[in-house]
Amino acid sequence: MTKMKVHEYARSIGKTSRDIAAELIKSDIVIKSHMEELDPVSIAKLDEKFGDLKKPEAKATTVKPASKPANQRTDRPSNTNKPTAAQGTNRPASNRPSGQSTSAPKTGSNQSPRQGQGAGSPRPAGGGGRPGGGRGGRPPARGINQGRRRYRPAVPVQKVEIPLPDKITFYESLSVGELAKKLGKEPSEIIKKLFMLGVMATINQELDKDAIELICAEYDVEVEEEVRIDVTDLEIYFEDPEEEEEVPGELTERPPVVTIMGHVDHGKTTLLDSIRNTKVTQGEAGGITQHIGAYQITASGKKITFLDTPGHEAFTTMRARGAKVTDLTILVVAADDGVMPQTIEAINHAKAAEVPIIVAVNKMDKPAANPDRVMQELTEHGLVAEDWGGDTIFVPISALKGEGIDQLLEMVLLIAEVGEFTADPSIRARGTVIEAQLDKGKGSVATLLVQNGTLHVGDPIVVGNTYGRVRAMVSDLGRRVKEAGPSTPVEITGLSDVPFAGDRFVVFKDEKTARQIGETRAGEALQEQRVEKTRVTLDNLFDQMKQGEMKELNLIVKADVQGAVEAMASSLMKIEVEGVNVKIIHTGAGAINESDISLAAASNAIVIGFNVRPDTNAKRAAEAEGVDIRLHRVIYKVIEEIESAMTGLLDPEYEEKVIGQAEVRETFKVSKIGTIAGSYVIDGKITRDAGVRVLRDNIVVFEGELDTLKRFKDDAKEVAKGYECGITIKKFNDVKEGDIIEAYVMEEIKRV
Ligand SMILES: Nc1nc2c(ncn2[C@@H]2O[C@H](COP(=O)(O)OP(=O)(O)OP(=O)(O)O)[C@@H](O)[C@H]2O)c(=O)[nH]1
Repeated sequence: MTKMKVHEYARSIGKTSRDIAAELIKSDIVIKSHMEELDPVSIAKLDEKFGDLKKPEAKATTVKPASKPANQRTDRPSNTNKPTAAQGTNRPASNRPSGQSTSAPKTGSNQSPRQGQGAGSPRPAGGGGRPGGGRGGRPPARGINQGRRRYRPAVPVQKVEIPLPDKITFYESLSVGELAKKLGKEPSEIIKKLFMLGVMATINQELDKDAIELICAEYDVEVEEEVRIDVTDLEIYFEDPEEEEEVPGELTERPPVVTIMGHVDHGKTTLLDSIRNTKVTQGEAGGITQHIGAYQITASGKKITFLDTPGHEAFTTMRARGAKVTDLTILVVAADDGVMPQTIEAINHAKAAEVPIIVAVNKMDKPAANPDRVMQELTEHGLVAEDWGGDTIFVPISALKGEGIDQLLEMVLLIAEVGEFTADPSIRARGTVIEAQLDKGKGSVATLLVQNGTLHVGDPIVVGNTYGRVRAMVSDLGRRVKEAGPSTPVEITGLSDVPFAGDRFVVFKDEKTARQIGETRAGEALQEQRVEKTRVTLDNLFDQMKQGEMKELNLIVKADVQGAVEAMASSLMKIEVEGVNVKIIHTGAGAINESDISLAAASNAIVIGFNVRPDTNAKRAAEAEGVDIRLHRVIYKVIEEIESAMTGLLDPEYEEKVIGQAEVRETFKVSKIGTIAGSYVIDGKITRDAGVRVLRDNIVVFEGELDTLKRFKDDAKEVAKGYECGITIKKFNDVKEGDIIEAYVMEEIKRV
């Protein structure tokens, strides 16, 4: 007969060891443990009782290695001293390569190799512990656990070390988890490092640049913040021509772009026409000149482009849009009239745009011409002639007679040479809108000045907030052209909408890109229209200064007489507020005109009028552009206002005003509400939104807010003198009979 242990017998009949023990005790056979080997007598006794329950397969289990006591296995070292079979088989299995484990007996022990295959998971599969545990109660369960522990070092968890990157990149920020991933580290490690650096972080917490850099420095990994470029910002294509994924070619000389400015009637138009008629027709015989806002001439074999948009307006409109188009300015001053207000305006416009000036002293044919006077007067505005030791070129001309034009153009070319104006004709075109309008027949018509690259018919183009394909191009001579190189003005059709003068244009590689960018820009422009422009006004000056948006306060000063202008300008210059400079960009005697406003808009300036008013056009322009105009009649008021705006005193100021007093005659304590002061209004009135002060023997014992104000049982907005009321005070219940409740409001002080 096969020897069997108590628990083995029990299992073979589907009973517990305890059942077996109970049965044996009936025959006075005492067993000490379920591990005890049953003797044949005991087995016979048990068979008598349970023999029917013995199933053939149950018996068969006795020959299975799994249920066979380990010490009977011939191919294994003796494990008799081991508490369980499971434990016994565990050890050899663990020493085998996992591949061989398939031949291992199917017992609880064969779970072990499988655990081992789960590399990286130090915990065994849950099933590994269960068979033994369920079968034999505590001891086997413990045995399996022990086996597991012993097993673990045999198949070490393979922790793959990911090599640190040399460099990581990020955009704006990274979460702890994302940073860990980029570094190939566990998030917990990053969290620990952050903690050591004094930052408490969770895995999803966003880290700013500093934190990312700190952590990466710990690992000696380089960090680079990605700069994402807004492709819809046309300006970027001007800063870096390669932005459009283009291979740049060679930079070649391009014609200078010139603007003519000056006082009314000093001869701007005559000069422009004179240059054009003499020079254009010479080179381009048969060309019918047409005004497209700009034209090109040839002088001494070199081209010069002139913008003939009238006056200073075009100049400032473009500047206001951030477009720098002009390379140099010809300042026309009539020799018989001298420096006039618009001459000074023109100088200031050019200075603000940092564009060099050539002075054309015009009307030299007139008997009253006095060029020395012009030179003298201009010296006062910082333009000193070369003859007088300065560096400003003065050219005497007669626009009407065409005299001195050649010399003038020579000087333009000279400055161009010094300025080294270059461009790359091989790249896609980009430039600025000079003029644009809607034509009944042609649709949107725009004069573009190509500033870099070459524009071709058929090019997909974004112009300001509109886009399209260049359908047709016409030169300043009215001729159809197929292409236009740097500094060339050209009129185009084919845009979906009419752009504005000063808008930028850029040609893109395909129509799809142009459309996408154009549509995005149009959408954004619409959005922007809704958001008011933030120009400098005295009211927001301090805020802007605080935000570091301004370092300079630009002012335009206009007064009734020149003396007042000077007095005011010098007083304003003396204002000293830390971190801000007062910069007077233009002064003049006379009414505030549209030109003042456009200069203010372009330079983000405030216009100060002393004893003068803006004319109708200026008023309209100021409203449209959001330019702040300050009008005064007393100088010190002007100074005071600017000074206080700069130091932030224009923030609204408040003043306390006592509106009434009530005497507490009785108090009632009401639970949940607190103390109600039954009061009598002895002066003024008490209002519900008032601030209150509780006075006891004229000493303030509390200051705060009124909570409820009641007339009998009803809420009251205010209670006037001579009436009784119930008052509760927020966060104050210690009100006593005889106290005086004083009500006050804060009133904004009106500035005068
Ligand atoms: N004698 C003489 N007259 C000139 C000369 N240049 C211009 N004029 C005259 O001066 C007047 C004004 O000339 P414009 O060219 O219209 O002056 P402008 O500066 O363009 O004037 P606005 O367009 O009103 O700003 C005209 O009658 C011209 O004929 C010149 O060199 N000599």
